Amino acid sequence: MTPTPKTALTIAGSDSGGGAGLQADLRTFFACGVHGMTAVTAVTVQNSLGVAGFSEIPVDVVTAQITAVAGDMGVNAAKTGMLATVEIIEAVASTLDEVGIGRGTQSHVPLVVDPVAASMHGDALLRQDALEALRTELLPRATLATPNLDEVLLLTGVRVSDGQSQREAAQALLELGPQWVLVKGGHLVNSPRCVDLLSDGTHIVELGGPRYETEHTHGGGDTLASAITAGLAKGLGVPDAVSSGKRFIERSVAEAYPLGAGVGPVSPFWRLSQSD
Ligand SMILES: Nc1ncnc2c1ncn2[C@@H]1O[C@H](COP(=O)(O)OP(=O)(O)OP(=O)(O)O)[C@@H](O)[C@H]1O
Ligand SMILES: Cc1ncc(CO)c(N)n1
Repeated sequence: MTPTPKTALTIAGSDSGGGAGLQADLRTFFACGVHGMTAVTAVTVQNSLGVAGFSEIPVDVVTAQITAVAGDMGVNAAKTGMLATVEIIEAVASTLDEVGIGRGTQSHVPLVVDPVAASMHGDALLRQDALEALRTELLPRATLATPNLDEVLLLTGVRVSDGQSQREAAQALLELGPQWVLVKGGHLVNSPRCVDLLSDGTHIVELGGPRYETEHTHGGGDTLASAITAGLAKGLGVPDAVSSGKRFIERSVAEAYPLGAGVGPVSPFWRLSQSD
C-alpha cells in the first residue's frame, strides 16, 4: 500500500486567478509532497491586475472546516493566510486551541502565521479593524510569523530600510508573542540581494539569495510560507524548514511566468521535474 503522506492545512482565502492564496498553498504542498487541506476564509475576485472585491465565508463554516479535517485526517502543520475579519480571526484562534494546533497547545503541531493584510497591488485583504486581533489573537499562537515589510510596519510601526532596521523589526515582532519571526526582505528593492531575517530572539539567521529581475512575483509570500509549512509537516525544525523554503521560493521566482496583463505568478512547478 502507498504510504500516507504528511498533511498540511491552510486557513486562507481563495484567489480566483490561481496564483496566490489557498491555490498557491495547495500548489506548493503538492509540489513538496505533502497532502494539502483547506479551510476557506474568503473568496476573492482577483486576477493579475488586482483584487476587485471579496466575500467572507460564514464563521461557523470556517471553523467547521478546521475541525472536520483535524478530527479525522490529522494535521502535521498548519498555516494561516488571509483571514479578512475580526470575527474570523477570533474564531480561528479558539478553534486552533480546541484542535491542538499552534504554540501553547499540548500537541506541538506547528502553526505558520502569514499576517496577510493586502495584496501586492495594495488591495485590502483584511478589514481595518482586524489588525489588532491579528496582533493579539494570532501572533502569540504562531510557531513562526512571516510578515513582509508592509505588514511589519502595520504590526509594529517599524519601517525597515536596511539590515539594522530589519533586526529591530524582528525584535519588535517577537514581543508580540510568536516563537520565531521571518522578516522578509523582498520589498527592499534597492538591495541587489533578497535577504530574509529569521530570529527567535536568541538565534538570528540571515537567509540571503539572488534578486531575480522579474515583475512576476504574485503569490511569492504564500508560496514561501507554504513551503516552510510543508517542511514543518515533514518534521523539520524551524531553521531547516525556513532555509529549505527559501531555496524553494528562489527557484519559484526564477521560473515565474507571465499570465494576464499584470503580474504573473511564481511557479512551484519547478520541483515536479526534480528530486529533493
Ligand atoms: N525578485 C526576487 N528574486 C528572488 N527572490 C525574491 C524576489 N522577490 C521576493 N523574493 C523572495 O520571495 C519571498 C517573498 O518575499 P516578499 O517580501 O516579496 O513577500 P510578500 O510581499 O509577502 O510576497 P507577495 O508578493 O506574495 O505579496 C522572500 O523569500 C523574498 O526574499
Ligand atoms: C486570497 C489571497 N491571499 C493572499 C494574497 C497575498 O498574496 C492574495 N493576493 N490573495
